[in-house]
Amino acid sequence: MMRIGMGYDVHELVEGRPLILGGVTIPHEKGLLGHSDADVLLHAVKDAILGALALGDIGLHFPDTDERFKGADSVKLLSHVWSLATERGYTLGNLDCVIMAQRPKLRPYIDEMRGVLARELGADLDQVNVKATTTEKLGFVGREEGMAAQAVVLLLKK
Ligand SMILES: Nc1ccn([C@@H]2O[C@H](COP(=O)(O)O)[C@@H](O)[C@H]2O)c(=O)n1
Ligand SMILES: C[C@@]1(CO)OP(=O)(O)OP(=O)(O)OC[C@H]1O
Repeated sequence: MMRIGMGYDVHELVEGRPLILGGVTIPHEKGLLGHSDADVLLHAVKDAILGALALGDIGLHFPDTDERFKGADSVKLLSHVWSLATERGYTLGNLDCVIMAQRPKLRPYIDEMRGVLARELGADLDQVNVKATTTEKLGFVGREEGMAAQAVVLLLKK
């Protein structure tokens, strides 16, 4: 059995916050704003997994009105979401993602993000791909007002 899911998320970029993407802290003069650590990539990945499982979305599982999730580490939330997949007998087929960010250059950090994702999803590196794109200075991403991420996941069950 195969199940496919997609996820999309956006967070605002502000001064005075760390920039955390895919569980990796990246030096930059701004960071993403959110109730949690605002890791836009991991949020998109979690929504893709929940989508594949037909279990709603992260707002349903981790409400942004709940004090328990204030400053929450998105890696820990991913671990919980992945347990919902494994307890239903699923393993990862593959995961593909794209981060939309005008700056900074993310290429130097991409393999570390893949490593975090592969570790958390019990998968090999070649099952996980992370891409980055600018939006050619167009729109909210291009104006560096925010970042977005999209993810597609394939889950497998024997
Ligand atoms: N924040 C980013 C954005 C892009 N990259 C890399 O640069 C390549 C070209 O980007 P375009 O938006 O001009 O297509 C892209 O394929 C990424 O490899 C990046 O590292 N960080
Ligand atoms: C995980 C949560 C928890 O507050 O993170 P936020 O930083 O609020 O991010 P958002 O993507 O707006 O909504 C998901 C929330 O459930």
